[in-house]
Amino acid sequence: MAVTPVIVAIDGPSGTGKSSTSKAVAARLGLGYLDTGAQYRAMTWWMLANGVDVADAAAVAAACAKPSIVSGTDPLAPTITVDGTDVAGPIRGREVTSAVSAVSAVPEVRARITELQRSLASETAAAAGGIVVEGRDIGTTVLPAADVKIFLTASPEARAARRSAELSGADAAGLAATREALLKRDAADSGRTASPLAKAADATEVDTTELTLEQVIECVVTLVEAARRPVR
Ligand SMILES: Nc1ncnc2c1ncn2[C@@H]1O[C@H](COP(=O)(O)OP(=O)(O)OP(=O)(O)O)[C@@H](O)[C@H]1O
Ligand SMILES: Nc1ccn([C@H]2C[C@H](O)[C@@H](COP(=O)(O)O)O2)c(=O)n1
Repeated sequence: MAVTPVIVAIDGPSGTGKSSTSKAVAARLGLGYLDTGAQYRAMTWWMLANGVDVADAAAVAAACAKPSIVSGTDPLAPTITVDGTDVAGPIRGREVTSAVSAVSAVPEVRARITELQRSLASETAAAAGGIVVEGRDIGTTVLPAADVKIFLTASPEARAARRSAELSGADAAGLAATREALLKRDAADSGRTASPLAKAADATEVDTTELTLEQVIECVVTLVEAARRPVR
């Protein structure tokens, strides 16, 4: 049976499982996948690489049209380039992570990246039969007409434990420091004026604290399958 393209928005604070869940759901259902956090990280990487003071919102706004940010939407091999350079590794570093909330709070940055997100979502959804888009403001602002909206949460302790488990060597930080860093970024992302991190009124909230990743994936797959409509 043919079905219409399905648009899935997955939002939530840092470390709640958005990326892991979104990639797995998209792969399982044969949909495209877009990591919008990677786009803000790529913009931040470019600002740092080009000597723009990320604390100077006017300087960030003046420069933000310059980089060409391209996201690949295959959930099995997502990619991100800036001006043709693969930045998938560097955008996960500490320097970018510390600066990304400031850059993503600048309205001109959000306007530019939101436009990219909307056009990529509609192109990919048409080509792949749908897309899972994850971020902070997808259900509220980027794709308010999404067919399925999920807001993932988890306790700060669970999120810090998950993050600490994946860091090693020089990046390893104590659990308490990781927890503080997560909460600081959440506060900045929720407190900004332009399109803050927020749950859409019509989103389904899933608290993942006590759930395995597989249980979260199953829950989201079930919600997406229920929302898919046959073509008339
Ligand atoms: N339900 C879960 N149970 C245990 N571990 C999980 C669960 N969900 C995700 N994880 C693990 O937690 C870590 C963070 O997950 P992920 O990167 O998907 O979160 P995120 O919400 O996308 O974070 P960020 O917004 O910071 O990018 C990963 O190592 C992932 O494997
Ligand atoms: N839709 C989005 C997605 C991300 N951001 C900002 C805020 C986050 O702290 C940062 C990095 O995201 P992550 O890779 O941790 O998911 O990007 C945003 O403002 N809006």
